[in-house]
Amino acid sequence: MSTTQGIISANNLNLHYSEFHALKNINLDIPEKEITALIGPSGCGKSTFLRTINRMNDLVEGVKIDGSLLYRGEEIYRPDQDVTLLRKNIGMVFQKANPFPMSIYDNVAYGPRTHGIKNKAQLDDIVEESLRSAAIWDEVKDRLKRSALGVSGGQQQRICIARALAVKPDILLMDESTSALDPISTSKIEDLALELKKDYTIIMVTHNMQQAARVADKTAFFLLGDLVEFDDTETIFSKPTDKRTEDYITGRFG
Ligand SMILES: Nc1ncnc2c1ncn2[C@@H]1O[C@H](COP(=O)(O)OP(=O)(O)OP(=O)(O)O)[C@@H](O)[C@H]1O
Repeated sequence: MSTTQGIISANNLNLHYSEFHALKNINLDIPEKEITALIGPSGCGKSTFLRTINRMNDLVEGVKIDGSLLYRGEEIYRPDQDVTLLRKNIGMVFQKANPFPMSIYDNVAYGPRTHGIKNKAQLDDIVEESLRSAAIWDEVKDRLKRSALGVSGGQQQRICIARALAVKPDILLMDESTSALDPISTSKIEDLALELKKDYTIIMVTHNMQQAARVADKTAFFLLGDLVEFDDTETIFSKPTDKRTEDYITGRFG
């Protein structure tokens, strides 16, 4: 495993939901411009970890975090952190596509407008570029003014990816972003993730081990709040070091 500091670096990171210890002394370095998959049985802390990265847990009552979590060497939880800027840099796509009830164009232009871009030509360019990057431009270019809710689930999810890309993030967090999709839409999003890693760092939670094996460069296996093993995906799936990882990937539990 590389010893260089990752774009995201957790050092003795702990998270409690009130008395419940959901993340236990997590140490890992996530490499830049690669895909990292977080796997493990239900309730092991994958989503909790993903959400600590862009401070989505801030709104949950009773959350206590200690230890260190760095984004490009800076503490994500430092008191003067600009959380809006952090979330611009670290975008997120959720399990269920959640386009806003507005046009496809306005969905994608939403973030840039919020960040002060008003110029129509500039917005047009951003919308086109983002939809192209999300591999959905050709399917929607003739209906940009129509509701984003009027397209298929797989298309909605790619619109949500375009919306996340429109503010030019550095990292894209994907929380089971294909679990509600059919195999063809899933495969489109997997291909898209492989394309996007040229420009972005992607961290994805997935229940689908084949998906992790297909797309991820690195895989982290969580169990009961512990990070059991983190390594090259190939190593995790072919010769894991820990017996618990082996049991999980061979389907003996979870
Ligand atoms: N808001 C919350 N308040 C209290 N406990 C929570 C909260 N969110 C999650 N937990 C608990 O923390 C643990 C980890 O949950 P988390 O959602 O991170 O797991 P996960 O590995 O992503 O699971 P799944 O694969 O089912 O989504 C679970 O035991 C869960 O019940």
